[in-house]
Amino acid sequence: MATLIPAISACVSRMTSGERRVAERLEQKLDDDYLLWYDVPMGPRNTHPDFCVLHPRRGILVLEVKDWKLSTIQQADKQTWEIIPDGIPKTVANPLEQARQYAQTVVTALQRDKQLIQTEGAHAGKVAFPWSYGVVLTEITRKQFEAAELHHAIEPHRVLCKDEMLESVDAEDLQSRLWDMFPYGMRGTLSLPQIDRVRWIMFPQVRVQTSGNLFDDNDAEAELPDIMRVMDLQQEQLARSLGDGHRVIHGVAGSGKTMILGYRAEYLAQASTASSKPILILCFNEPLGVKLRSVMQAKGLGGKVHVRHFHKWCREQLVAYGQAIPNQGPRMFDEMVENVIRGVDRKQIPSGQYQAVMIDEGHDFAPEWLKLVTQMVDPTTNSLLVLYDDAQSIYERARNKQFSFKSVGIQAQGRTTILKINYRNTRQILHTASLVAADLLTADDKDDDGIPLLKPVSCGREGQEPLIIKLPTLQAEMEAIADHFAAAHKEGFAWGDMAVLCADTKTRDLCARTLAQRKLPVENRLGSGDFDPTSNKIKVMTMKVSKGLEFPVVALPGVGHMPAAGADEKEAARVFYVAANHHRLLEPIGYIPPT
Ligand SMILES: Nc1ncnc2c1ncn2[C@@H]1O[C@H](COP(=O)(O)OP(=O)(O)OP(=O)(O)O)[C@@H](O)[C@H]1O
Repeated sequence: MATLIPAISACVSRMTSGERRVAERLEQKLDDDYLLWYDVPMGPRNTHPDFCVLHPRRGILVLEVKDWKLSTIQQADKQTWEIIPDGIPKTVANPLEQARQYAQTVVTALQRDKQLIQTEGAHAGKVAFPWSYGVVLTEITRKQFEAAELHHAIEPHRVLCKDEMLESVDAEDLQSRLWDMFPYGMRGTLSLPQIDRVRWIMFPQVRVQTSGNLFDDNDAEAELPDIMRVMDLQQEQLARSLGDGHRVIHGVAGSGKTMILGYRAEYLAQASTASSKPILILCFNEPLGVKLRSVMQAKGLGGKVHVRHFHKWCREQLVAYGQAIPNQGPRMFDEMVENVIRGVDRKQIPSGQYQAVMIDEGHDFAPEWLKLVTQMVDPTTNSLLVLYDDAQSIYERARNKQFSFKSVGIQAQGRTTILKINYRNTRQILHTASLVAADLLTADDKDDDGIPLLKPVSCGREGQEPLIIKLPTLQAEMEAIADHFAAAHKEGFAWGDMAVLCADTKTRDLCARTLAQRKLPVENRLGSGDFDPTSNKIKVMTMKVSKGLEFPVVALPGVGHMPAAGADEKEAARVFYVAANHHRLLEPIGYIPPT
């Protein structure tokens, strides 16, 4: 069975009946190693061919599907067709020509990649694998096609007719019909890295953007990046298949949850009209909210996509709907939430305010918070996306025995996707983080929704071993961090790429002071509003608030002191795991007290 992207359940509602039959047939009758895309933006011009088929030993095929009956077609030649789809005559491009142009545009883009072209011989400079295009006539049989002499307009081998795509058709016959559309067969096989490059070029939406690889498809002179990172197929299928209704993504740290959330928010924002309700992204940690907001603003989506950390959102709701704002004090945040819940119950704060609500790091949300925000989704879309990762559940708010997604109104059963591959970290960093948090991650338990606790699988990227330095005092650790960061800066890292994540506020403040004394640019995150993801300064913050962020160079001081006297060992291990797992290049500089 081929992989269809998006999943058929997510796109069937926008398919014509003929397209649905084609999708079902191709999905059923092609083997597992076929990839199929239905109506996704393709190539530098974002064209939308009906189907694109990719097979590592066959090549690429673009298909246009037409549900026209023979009586609909009045006249047909190689360039244009005259049709009467609903009583009104219309001139349209020959569908084969349409498919050819879609394919040609993509192939021209693929040809720019030196790793995808032939390097010698008569075809040097051309793509190194076959490609083709064809038409599926879902309402015209081969007999009708021949009798009407449509072969003057379309070469017969480039057409799949109604009777050749019946459910009863033999899989091999269907496959050979498709491959007869190719001018020549393939020698060799497309490798996995080549397929990733093809997907990167063909589908700009699946690119995993890093600051170094922003690429302008419309600049003919722009150099293609050496490393092309793309969503894996599971991520792509998930991202493209998210529709209305409730969806839950349970993924290990660094498995692309936030990336998929960004994709979805962008997709919805682009599809929304001036009268659409806004989209809400919520998270718990304030710095993550700031970071996500700056990403949305950079994409020009700030007006349509509202990003807030939960308590900020609560406060705004109270202000907007004239509800009591609690005074400063130890219960201020709890009271804020209680007041919003009460306001919604009394209908003083309206429910259904957003066309979609997305919750990042959902494990940090208390059950009553989840219940509250679930009510904020417009019932006509019911579009709720919850992302979570159990192992990071620092606050243990939502993990008591009574909790299940169902109990807070979230339909997770049958709507949960599990992502296991950690892409953020090198194998070495993941290994170190996992050693510390070993007993957290060995649990085979399932939670109350039947969802297993997950152990991350490395994406296999190699890097240097994390540097573990033992020093006699915390002050000596700070000096060592300053030395390392100064050296990293000389190597080309920006100050804003570096972070020091501390177990407690005392260590954080000592660190900020020492780095400032050493005249390094530093930003100490004392509280809300202090974190600026765009500033070119070393970020110093506690491990807890670093959740969801990532930096290329990270130091973790005072690790030898964890857990602090009287603190819970398991919680300390979790916090360390979060801190260690959020960064590409980990440099834990641990202090082991002298014995
Ligand atoms: N398929 C992929 N190939 C390469 N890099 C990827 C891929 N998927 C995700 N990444 C990268 O991995 C990093 C982690 O992704 P992301 O922040 O979306 O994960 P997450 O699941 O939200 O993590 P966390 O729960 O720890 O916040 C990002 O830098 C992202 O660009």
